[in-house]
Amino acid sequence: MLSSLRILLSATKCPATRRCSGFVSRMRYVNRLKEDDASCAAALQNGRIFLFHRLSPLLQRTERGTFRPAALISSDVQAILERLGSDGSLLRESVLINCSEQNQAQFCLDVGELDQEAVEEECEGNFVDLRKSFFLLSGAEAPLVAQGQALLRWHQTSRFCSATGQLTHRNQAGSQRVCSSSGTVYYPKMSPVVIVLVSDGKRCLLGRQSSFPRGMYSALAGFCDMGESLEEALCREVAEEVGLEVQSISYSSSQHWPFPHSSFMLGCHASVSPADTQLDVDHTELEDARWFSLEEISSALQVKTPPRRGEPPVLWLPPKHAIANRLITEWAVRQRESES
Ligand SMILES: NC(=O)C1=CN([C@@H]2O[C@H](COP(=O)(O)OP(=O)(O)OC[C@H]3O[C@@H](n4cnc5c(N)ncnc54)[C@H](O)[C@@H]3O)[C@@H](O)[C@H]2O)C=CC1
Ligand SMILES: [Mg+2]
Repeated sequence: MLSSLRILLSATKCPATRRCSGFVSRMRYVNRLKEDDASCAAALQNGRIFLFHRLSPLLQRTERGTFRPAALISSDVQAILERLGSDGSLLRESVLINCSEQNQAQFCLDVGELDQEAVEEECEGNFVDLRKSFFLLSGAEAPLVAQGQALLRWHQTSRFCSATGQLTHRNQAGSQRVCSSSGTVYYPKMSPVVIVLVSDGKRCLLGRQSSFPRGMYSALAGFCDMGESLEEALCREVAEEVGLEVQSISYSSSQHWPFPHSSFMLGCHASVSPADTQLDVDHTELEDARWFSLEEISSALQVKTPPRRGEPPVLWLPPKHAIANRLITEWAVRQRESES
């Protein structure tokens, strides 16, 4: 069946082509910081720090009433830590995220050992659960915070070597950990996940897990098994979850997703024959799966905030920065074009 699949690759813009100026030097700078502890320690002194408390990012409200992640100056963080009784070594546990367009190194730091309210007061912000943050932040900021949280989580859960049981030690950037006994090097891990928007040419297929917020539906997704290609994983997941065989696949885009423990989401569109759309939903995986018309999707894309308790249920979709939202939006645009 796979050999008859049509796989279409879409031309996706490389981040470098969006803003050419300085991209190469910034990427080389970040790479140097990962490899050279002394340079990274120096960059930390002049860097920006995104604070987390037990993996929840610190957000500040802007004058316009929107939210942004607090990007604090390193020396300010040091002063705050000292005022709150930390011995000062905590700052060195910061993990490198990236480099801003202003050429400032960006780090994340979890201050979970300090009193949450005291830090919030000092920083004039609030630590907000990451999932909630995703509904409050803009498209550019959410991935940065997600990346920071994923790196911090990896460090917090990788203190010991899985082969020797001995402690591992990180480099200054936090881009790797090394077993103190065997020297085995560990790098941050992601699990590949395929996410697919299936269409029958007129409607698209969305499903919901019982753990989703009320009324929320998303594209079908599933972890890739060891040894599987993206296409094989996609066909298997669609078959397992809704009992359909896909006919063609086209790649859309990818995304790092911090839940449940760092996934690498590979987003695709797929089609099924209009003559073969009868769903056989596996209810151990999905609470429900349904075909939605362009009209239903268009109005769901307009829903900006989830319905409150007591309000009638409406269809709503994952937040803007979720790749599921992108796939659904892409489908709606193409569908409108083909129907006009
Ligand atoms: N960014 C986005 O737009 C969206 C992201 N997602 C993410 O995709 C992920 C996968 O979707 P699901 O339907 O839950 O996957 P799934 O259909 O593969 O089912 C999850 C089950 O797969 C098993 N599994 C196999 N390998 C695993 C691994 N490496 N890590 C964890 N569990 C593994 C576990 O038994 C787990 O309960 C979700 O965790 C979710 O966070 C899902 C929808 C939208
Ligand atoms: Mg699934």
